Amino acid sequence: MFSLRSVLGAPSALRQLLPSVSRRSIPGALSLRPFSHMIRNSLTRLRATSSGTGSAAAVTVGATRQIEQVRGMKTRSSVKRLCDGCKSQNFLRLRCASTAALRPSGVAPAYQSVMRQWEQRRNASASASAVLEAAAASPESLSQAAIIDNLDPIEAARLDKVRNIGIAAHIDSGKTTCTERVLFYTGRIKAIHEVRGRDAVGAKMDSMDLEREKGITIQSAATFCDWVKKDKEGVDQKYHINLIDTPGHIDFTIEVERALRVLDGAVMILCAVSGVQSQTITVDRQMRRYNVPRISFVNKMDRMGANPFKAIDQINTKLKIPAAAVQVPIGAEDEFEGVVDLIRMKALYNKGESGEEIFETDVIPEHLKEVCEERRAMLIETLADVDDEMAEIFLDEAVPTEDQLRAAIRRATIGLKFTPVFMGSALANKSVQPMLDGVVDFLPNPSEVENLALDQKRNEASVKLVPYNSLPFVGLAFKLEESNFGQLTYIRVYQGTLRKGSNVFNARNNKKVKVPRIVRMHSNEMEEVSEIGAGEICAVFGVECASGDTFTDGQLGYSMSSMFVPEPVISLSIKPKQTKDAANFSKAMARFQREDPTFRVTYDSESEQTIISGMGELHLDIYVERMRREYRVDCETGQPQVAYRETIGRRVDFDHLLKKQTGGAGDYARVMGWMEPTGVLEDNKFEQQIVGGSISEKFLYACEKGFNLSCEKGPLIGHKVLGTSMVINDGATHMTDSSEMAFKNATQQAFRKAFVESNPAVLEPLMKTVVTAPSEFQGDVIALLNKRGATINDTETGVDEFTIYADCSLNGMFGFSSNLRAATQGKGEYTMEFSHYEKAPPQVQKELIAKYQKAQADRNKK
Ligand SMILES: Nc1nc2c(ncn2[C@@H]2O[C@H](COP(=O)(O)OP(=O)(O)OP(=O)(O)O)[C@@H](O)[C@H]2O)c(=O)[nH]1
Repeated sequence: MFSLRSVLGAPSALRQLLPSVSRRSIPGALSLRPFSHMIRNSLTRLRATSSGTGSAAAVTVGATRQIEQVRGMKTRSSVKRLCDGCKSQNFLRLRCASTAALRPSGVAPAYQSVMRQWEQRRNASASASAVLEAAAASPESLSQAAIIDNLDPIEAARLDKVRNIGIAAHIDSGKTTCTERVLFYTGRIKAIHEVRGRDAVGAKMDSMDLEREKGITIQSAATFCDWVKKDKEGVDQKYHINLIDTPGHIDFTIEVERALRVLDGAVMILCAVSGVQSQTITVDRQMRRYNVPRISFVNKMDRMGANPFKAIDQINTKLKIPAAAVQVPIGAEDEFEGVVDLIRMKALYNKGESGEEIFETDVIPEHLKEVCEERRAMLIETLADVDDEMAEIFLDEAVPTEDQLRAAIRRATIGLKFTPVFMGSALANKSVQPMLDGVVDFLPNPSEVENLALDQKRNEASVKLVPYNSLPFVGLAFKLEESNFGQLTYIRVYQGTLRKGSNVFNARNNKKVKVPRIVRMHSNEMEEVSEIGAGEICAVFGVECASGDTFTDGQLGYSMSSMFVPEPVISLSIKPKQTKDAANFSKAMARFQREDPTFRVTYDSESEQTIISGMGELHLDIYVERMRREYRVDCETGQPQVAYRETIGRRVDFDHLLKKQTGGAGDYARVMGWMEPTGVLEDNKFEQQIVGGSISEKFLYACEKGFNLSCEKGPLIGHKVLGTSMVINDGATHMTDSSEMAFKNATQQAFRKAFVESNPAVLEPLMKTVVTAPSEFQGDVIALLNKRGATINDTETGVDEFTIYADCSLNGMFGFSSNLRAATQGKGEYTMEFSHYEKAPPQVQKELIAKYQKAQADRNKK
């Protein structure tokens, strides 16, 4: 045979490279296509030759021509530019390797130079750490970053054994069932109880009566446990896991939001039959928002139609995060027995009444050997795409060792580039322990996650928090709960130690508070402790604060960003049936509002009604029910109302003069400028462009206040205004009659006039709706959605289920749950999530405006 190496460089690397190069899209603007095309051509010739067709000479000539072509197309500097522009070091290597293979003389130097740069950068960071290490003694200095790179060995050993994780997933995927097993296998609970089980006890983490009755999680619940895992030398290592089980229903999404804000990693559970579902997509978005690394667990492997590989494909395609199985199931559905661990190539089975023991064997069932080899190869290939070291092993055609594989999975998972997929059945007590091993092996410890705070004393400069017990304390209050002993505040300690009896400072108002009691939560039970170290989660009593407040030792001026709070989309009027309950009613309202930032209470002075707003019908229903159970207040509620919005139609200039002279001091304010749409139906914008001081700063501030007040209650139907901007660029002031009040009022009047003139519109919330039901009901469900004016975007048909993705106006969806239940014999499910605001149909707008005007007129008459 001719020497291909002499012509093409490293053919083995190329052969390996080809499938992935042609298949994958490259991050950023860069595409590998031009290279892959040429490589593919060369390889086609190579294959043709090795199978006997064509001749070595032809290949040599052809390949040489290819090389010439590439040489003509790309100069060394342009290849280098491409390399520099590429975000992923791995892709860069792949690209350089492929290019170098084709053009050893021309591009290899570019490759080498880029690799040199990487080396330099790595060395630079190492030496920076060494320099900064010296500053570790002074924690407030910029040594924070250095400390992170050079963890003190004792702290490092402590943190290495801590994991803060959340369990998040679509409704009913088995989060609570799975957590129950975790608590049982770690010895936290003595027996397993099922969600809605026959023993009527209920799962540990669903502690609220309502949760147990309805079989759904409403509030996230925190717990902790210790998991013992053997290390490489066979020595038991104990890991401390703080765990938060979150609700699946979108109505309680704030619970997921705040849990993910403070956790270091997550287990994303999927149903083996349904795969990626609507809420999985929401949870994925939330995990991305807070950069939370995740492992995936495909649960319900015992269900008919279970297919973990379909779920993995969907993680790759729908969630667009590279995923690969680290296990292969042994049997499926009611014959599901256990899993093969692809890293160690061992079969794992659960033994014992509740699956408490794991039996491990090298004997992999014969019929699974091939699929295990295939899936292991896929795991390595997927990792090679996202991890440099694995890419090198892959390109060298070497077989990674267990340690190399495990290390690559860990790096890629923590780097948010990959999710390893485990599988099992929580209900059948199978394969939950290996998932726990995965938590320890692949999810980060607190020192491996970057947590930033803003230093108020240094112009809000970003500082990395260091999870050292010895450093000054920084913690974030992420959840509040009313308990029999007063307010319970959940705190994630990011730095330093929180001690019982110590004083901490609230960064929002600089108030000093004493911490009288610290507890570790175990669902609704607590365990008193005297201190909590950095990187841990606890709850404290007697610390009055709001959700999202940062606490420090008082020396540091740090504050941390809070979590994302979605706007409520639905409201209803509410009042206690009996006036004697008014005091309890107010107490409950105040408490619920403090605990849940997505639950809002307002008083409408015009209708003299209390209005509660939230994320959906279920959300508000639960609070009405809790009021009855926990406060013994029966309430009357009005029809649910949509949270409409109003927006300006076009640009309108204004020149408004407010002038009143009624004896004594008068009112005088003149404002000039224009109002126009901001372009996006989101926040409003106020701007002043005064030159020459025709309106003073003080009065401009009053103008802004007037603008904000106007945006709170739009002129069309009294709902909030969105996407509207106001610019004031001139005006006039009177020596004695001008006042802040006059300018505020003048701005409100100008706003009203210009807004009404602009051909404004009423906006309604559009909801992303996903309906799933057995296939035989597909026609009925489509008819139901059409009747409600939904726009159907996509339909997926599974083995015996279908899923419809639609956009619906919230207004058209009231009462949909009972219609769906009736149309599908109770087997249909749907989820609805706010998507965006859109103009309501003209007829709806007209009706709403007429209704509002009539109510106003009636009130005026009165
Ligand atoms: N067949 C089967 N059913 C399961 C499995 N795990 C959970 N379930 C059932 O699925 C239902 C929902 O389980 P949960 O644990 O409440 O699910 P969840 O995700 O916590 O539910 P929400 O928090 O309300 O979203 C219950 O009826 C469980 O018994 C499993 O592995 N196999």
